Amino acid sequence: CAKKVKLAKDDTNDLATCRVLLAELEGHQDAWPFLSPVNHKAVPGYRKVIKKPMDFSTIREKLANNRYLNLETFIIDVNLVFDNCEKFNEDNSEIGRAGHNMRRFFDKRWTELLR
Ligand SMILES: Cc1nnc(-c2cnn(C)c2N)n1CCCn1ccnc1
Repeated sequence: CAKKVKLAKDDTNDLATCRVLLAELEGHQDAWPFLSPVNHKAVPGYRKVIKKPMDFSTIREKLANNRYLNLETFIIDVNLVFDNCEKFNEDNSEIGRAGHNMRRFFDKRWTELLR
């Protein structure tokens, strides 16, 4: 029978792609709620409700310290930012809308860059 060969994905440019995507997220006009960690001391309930906080500055730190195995683990953290936002904020709120806008922008950009 024919030998099954797994097609390896070319991950050579993944790190550069993550840097481009992160810079575009940080530069988006609706990025303001996500630029730094939520101050859980100032936001009642946040620490209890959101088990895995994440924000763009933490992602930048992890990227700089080579903490992402591959593009997939980077995308998981970006989506965690938006999932946390949806969990803690009404859709029809300033921060809730910013989260939806940012997720839509991210989904569009990484599919453009990778397809
Ligand atoms: C992200 C994120 N998700 N929820 C919040 C938040 C912070 N305070 N309150 C009442 C929320 N629902 N955030 C952080 C938003 C950070 N921020 C707020 C104003 N400027 C930045």
